[in-house]
Amino acid sequence: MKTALTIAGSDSSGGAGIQADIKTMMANGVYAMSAITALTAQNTTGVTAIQNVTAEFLGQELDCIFTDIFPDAVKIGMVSESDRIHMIAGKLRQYRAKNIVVDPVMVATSGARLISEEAVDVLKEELFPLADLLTPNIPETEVLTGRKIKSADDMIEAAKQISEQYHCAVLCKGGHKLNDANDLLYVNGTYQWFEGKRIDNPNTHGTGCTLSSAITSNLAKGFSMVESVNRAKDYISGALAAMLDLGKGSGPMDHGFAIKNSYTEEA
Ligand SMILES: Nc1ncnc2c1ncn2[C@@H]1O[C@H](COP(=O)(O)OP(=O)(O)O)[C@@H](O)[C@H]1O
Ligand SMILES: Cc1ncc(COP(=O)(O)O)c(N)n1
Repeated sequence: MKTALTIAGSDSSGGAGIQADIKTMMANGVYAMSAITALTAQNTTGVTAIQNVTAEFLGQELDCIFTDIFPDAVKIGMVSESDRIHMIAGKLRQYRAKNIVVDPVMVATSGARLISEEAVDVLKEELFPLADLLTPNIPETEVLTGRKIKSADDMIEAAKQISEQYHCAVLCKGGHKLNDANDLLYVNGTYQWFEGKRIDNPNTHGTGCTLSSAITSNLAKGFSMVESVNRAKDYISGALAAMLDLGKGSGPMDHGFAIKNSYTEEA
């Protein structure tokens, strides 16, 4: 069985972070492991508290994973502080981790800030150069490039800039645009759109986590970058279209739909 690792924060309401990642990986047919960077007290209406694990403990989690069940692919989500980012980068280099997807989580759908200001620079310096794929949403793309994204052409230009700067593929996610849900992949000097019909569903808590974990699962199973994104886009569209409606705020995805369909085949 193929294996995947998520390095991310726990979401007590189960819709985003580690919980979304493990549900997604399982539904996509890979064995899921986790190194938790922080505990969040969170629900569909917001984040009320964050408790980071120490950098040392995070290192111990990663040692246990990499010296035993080596992951075929790794996804990194919420990491709030610089010393934890240094630790992750060091371990990924030490163990020569492969198929690395970095979701540069900055602000939750509910509006809470999930990374400190100075840690964004460390993320760029330490983790981005190790990534095979970065998956910023539009606000994150704006922070990373210093450009305003108002059109499809702006997404292409910004993704190209990030891809050339960090020598990796970039998926600029279009969920925050009003008219469509088209995502732009810039890979090997060329770009490709993954079109999505905007689903009229306010329950989008964890969409970014779900998409990056589905891509990570597909990379672990041996699919190419383009095919991994293609299948993951199909997965997130299906999960949103299932129209689960839980909680008082922006609710979570339904991963159960996928268990009934087959997302588990390998390349
Ligand atoms: N209402 C929606 N209908 C269809 N797809 C959506 C919708 N909202 C988000 N998506 C998709 O979910 C994925 C995550 O995107 P996005 O919401 O931009 O990321 P994030 O959760 O990091 O802010 C993308 O593939 C995006 O196109
Ligand atoms: C622990 C954790 N990690 C990531 C997110 C972002 O997810 P989203 O932007 O989809 O709410 C979150 N809310 N909580």
